[in-house]
Amino acid sequence: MEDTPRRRPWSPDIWSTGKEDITAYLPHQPKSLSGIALRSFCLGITFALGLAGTLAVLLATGSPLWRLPFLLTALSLFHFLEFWTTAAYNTRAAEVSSFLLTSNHPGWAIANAAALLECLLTNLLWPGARWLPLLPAPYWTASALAAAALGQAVRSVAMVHAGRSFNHTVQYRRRSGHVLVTTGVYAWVRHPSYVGFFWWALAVQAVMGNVLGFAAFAWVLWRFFAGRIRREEDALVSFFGREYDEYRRRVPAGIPFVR
Ligand SMILES: C[S@@+](CC[C@H](N)C(=O)[O-])C[C@H]1O[C@@H](n2cnc3c(N)ncnc32)[C@H](O)[C@@H]1O
Repeated sequence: MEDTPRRRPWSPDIWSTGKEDITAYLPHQPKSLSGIALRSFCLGITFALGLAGTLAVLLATGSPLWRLPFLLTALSLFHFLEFWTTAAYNTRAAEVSSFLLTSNHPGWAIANAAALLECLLTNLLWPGARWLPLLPAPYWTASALAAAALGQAVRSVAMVHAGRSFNHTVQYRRRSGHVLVTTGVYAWVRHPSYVGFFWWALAVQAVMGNVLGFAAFAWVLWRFFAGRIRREEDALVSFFGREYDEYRRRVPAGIPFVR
């Protein structure tokens, strides 16, 4: 019988050997399981209420204000998937902060509250106004919804493909088991999880019809990712040397105007 754990590409981390289970990590890495359960429960409720609210407002009244519960649906799904993909594909790293709820910059909560307010005010003050009159409104909204779904999918698939090499905080010291990932979505762009997040956030603002939100998210996220990629890649070069340099020459970053 083979005793060495064999990891199938992109198989869930916890099932990779059939012998691992999360309790094995508990003595080494204290995790607040109750905190994780509570957040999952709250996100599940928010998702269900958001989805029900979106459909109820849309189908029962046809009011454009369905976008307010929609934002809660999109956000709760995003934060749940951040934890779930970490738990399934990088089990050791999964902890309360993996939800990115409180560890995120407070600017995230403020920006989303501002997005809700902008959507509410513009729809109350200028009902029926469209900020990009090139496409009929339903096509515009449907395209933005599809872009948001695609952005979310790219983000989550990137976390799956990076597996144990993915970490929510940029690593400046190489951990054992951190390997360079250049396959899957990492063969298309060097920073697929940032690309997915960037376009997901902008597409959500487009669904909301928020002009200010779209411009502000585009500017702030672009600056954030441009700076982060620079620091992250300096560290990756120090970890992987020529291998990373060659990968960088071959594959685009993926964020507009970042080389
Ligand atoms: C939040 S993840 C983001 C990964 C990547 N920038 C992306 O957008 O998909 C950050 C961690 O991923 C690691 N990382 C980034 N690119 C990597 C790659 N191609 N292979 C292995 N690790 C990588 C970095 O060392 C960092 O600690």
